[in-house]
Amino acid sequence: MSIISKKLVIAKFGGTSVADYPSMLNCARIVLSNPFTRLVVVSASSGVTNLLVELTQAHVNDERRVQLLKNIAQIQYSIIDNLPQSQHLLALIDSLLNHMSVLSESLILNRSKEVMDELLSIGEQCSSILFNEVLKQQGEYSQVFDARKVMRTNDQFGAAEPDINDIFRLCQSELLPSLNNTRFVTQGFIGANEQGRTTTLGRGGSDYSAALLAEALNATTLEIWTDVAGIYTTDPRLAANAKPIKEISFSEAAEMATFGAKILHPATILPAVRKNIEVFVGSSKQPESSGTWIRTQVNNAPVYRAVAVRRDQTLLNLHSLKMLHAQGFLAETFASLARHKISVDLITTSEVNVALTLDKTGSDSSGQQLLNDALIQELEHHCNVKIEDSLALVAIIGNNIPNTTGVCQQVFDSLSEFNIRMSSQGASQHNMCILVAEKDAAAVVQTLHRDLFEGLS
Ligand SMILES: Nc1ncnc2c1ncn2[C@@H]1O[C@H](COP(=O)(O)OP(=O)(O)O)[C@@H](O)[C@H]1O
Ligand SMILES: N[C@@H](CC(=O)OP(=O)(O)O)C(=O)O
Repeated sequence: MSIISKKLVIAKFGGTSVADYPSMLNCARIVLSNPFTRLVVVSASSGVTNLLVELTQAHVNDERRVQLLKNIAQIQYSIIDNLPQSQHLLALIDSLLNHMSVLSESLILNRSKEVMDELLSIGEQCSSILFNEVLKQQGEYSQVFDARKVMRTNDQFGAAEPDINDIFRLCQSELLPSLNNTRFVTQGFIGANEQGRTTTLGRGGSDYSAALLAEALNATTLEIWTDVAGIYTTDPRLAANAKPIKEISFSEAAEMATFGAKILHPATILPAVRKNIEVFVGSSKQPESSGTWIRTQVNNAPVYRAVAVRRDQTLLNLHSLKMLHAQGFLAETFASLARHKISVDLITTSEVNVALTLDKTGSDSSGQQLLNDALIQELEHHCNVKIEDSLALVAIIGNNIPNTTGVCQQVFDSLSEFNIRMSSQGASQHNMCILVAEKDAAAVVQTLHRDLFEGLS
């Protein structure tokens, strides 16, 4: 019986896990310790995508451009320094770095989104080659697999949408048959359109890539290896007393990701749900610490599971007297937002006002602003528009929230010292959201965490 017909594990290593040679070595040990791990998905080494994004930006002058190219090259060479001397490897990386330089130069004349994606893909291309070399150094006969052969997307450069049917078909024909004999290392975050042009799935998209591949290969388990030992009750960088969660449901994890828990890309859970693939989140630095399992069914479903925060939120306040006892105002507003590919997050309404926050989930890899002048002008045709920014969305995530007496009182009591600009609950069983000033975000999360989680066990 073939190994992959028994069990197939897809392991994704994030940027912090493949930041440098020692980190890559930890990851290699994790891969090699499990014979069922046949496909490894890597992000660019930590910091590289940020440097590449800066390289795509119009304001970057020549001096800074050269510095950025150098910094990116330095990260790759510091890993190569630890690998056996190989002209072939050097030539591969150098050719990618040269390509990066040519692309960055061409952006000066033509700010093409297609070229930007090609440039952004260099980070993952380099890290996959280097991580494969680390595996080979450990005695594994592994190979690099170009994700663009299977990760078919549409043409929306910067925030491309995957074509699930094509990805399934391509994975089944191009990748699955070889997994039995060879371990492959592939790139997260990048894909290609029908014409083979490189696309990217949006910032943080490697988790999503790994989940799509797990779905298309009918994997048993998806492992997300990162720099913390699983999903915590809140970002451990924000609250020192945050605790790792042993087991969490798909619905709760999806809410956490959607509402800013950076540990998972918001789209990661959907493919796993579609194929009921269990997801493990663990630390590549401490693989022995227990980590978090994300499953359909979990043993306990507490009212309070976690607190997440999404910063840099924009609130649109739309005012129109036409709204009074009228129909169609919201339809018109949502149609304008849809034309600009913006989805709405929170919404509250009154007689003549609608307040809404914008969902940045599908944001462009190039870091462009969601709200543009064209959209605002369009909205101003039918209402007055007021924009507030410097806000943060804090989400309390758990179970049965709208049907549990006392949740609102507990949350509002806990936050009595803060101004709550907007609140929303009732639509989902799994969350209650509040909008607060960005400057208060950390204190709000810490206060909620202290009052809802600490002291409980
Ligand atoms: N609830 C949470 N549990 C764990 N980590 C969280 C949570 N919310 C936010 N994070 C942050 O997510 C980070 C991991 O995500 P990221 O930096 O994207 O990792 P990677 O480089 O592996 O993709 C952690 O270092 C942590 O600060
Ligand atoms: N390298 C890409 C994709 C990604 O998912 O990275 P990470 O796994 O480090 O969040 C980014 O920085 O957006």
